[in-house]
Amino acid sequence: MTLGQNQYGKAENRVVRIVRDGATHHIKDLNVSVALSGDMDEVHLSGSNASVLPTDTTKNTVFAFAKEHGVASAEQFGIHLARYFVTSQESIRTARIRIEEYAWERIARPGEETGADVPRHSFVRGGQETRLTQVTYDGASWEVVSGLKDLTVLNSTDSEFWGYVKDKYTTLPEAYDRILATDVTGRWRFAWSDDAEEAPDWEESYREVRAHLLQAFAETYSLSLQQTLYEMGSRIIEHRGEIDEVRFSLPNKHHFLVDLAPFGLKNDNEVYLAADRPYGLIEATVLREGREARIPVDLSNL
Ligand SMILES: O=c1[nH]c(=O)c2[nH]c(=O)[nH]c2[nH]1
Repeated sequence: MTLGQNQYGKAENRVVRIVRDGATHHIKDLNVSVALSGDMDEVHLSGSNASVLPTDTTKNTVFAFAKEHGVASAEQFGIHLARYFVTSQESIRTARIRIEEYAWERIARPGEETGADVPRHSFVRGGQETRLTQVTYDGASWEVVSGLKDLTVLNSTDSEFWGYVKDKYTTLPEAYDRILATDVTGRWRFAWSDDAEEAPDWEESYREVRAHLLQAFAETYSLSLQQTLYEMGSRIIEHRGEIDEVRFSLPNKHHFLVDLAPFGLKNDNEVYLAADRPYGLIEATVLREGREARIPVDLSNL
């Protein structure tokens, strides 16, 4: 019997690096997988770990490098890491670093085009969201509920969370400057229900609703995701007369500051672990005064 090809390492390290240049922030969002191979016969055959750099250490190295070397490009970052593992450890002969990079575009803020010093810390994930609609007709009246899912947005500042209930199980530290990120799932119900009335311009409506929810996300100084959600919904109701009801389901995509102190590094709100689960899930309806709520509570039932 012989041992064949083998490799090991930490997969899918979700590292987010923020560079703060005054009011203009820059973001790099990577999914980094490390696979190392070399003199690893003993750990497989006799159980001796003497040649094994722990996968946990490879994870720490990814986060520490994001701070120490920055992330100029995924390629440069991968080259740094691969060279480090191969040259620093005698037992490691080959390092394969796979990186996925997620694109973020800025959410434009009014005044930006004039060169004014407006905040530039709000981003929408590149790649299109999915647009949705449901049309119901009973021969007399119409119900049109449209919406979207998977519109990912992030603010790299202007978000706090504190002053909440604390019981014996509460460990969450209060946050005075955190990342706020979510995948927007939303539905909005049109007031139009009668062929006798002129129907809305559906294309323009979608564009405008999307723009309003993005602006509200970007401009709200947030004390909770609940507050941001209400601002997004109420801005749509306020500006779009064709819509009576909006419901959002917003996962709170937690970004935890990584403790780099064990490596002698200061993490001044720069390097984050983007956790995928569990996540907070914040859901609410915003309704025009005097109208009835008809969008189902559970949007997956729509
Ligand atoms: O915006 C938030 N709302 C919450 O209800 C909550 N709960 C929590 O642990 N973190 C957060 N953040």
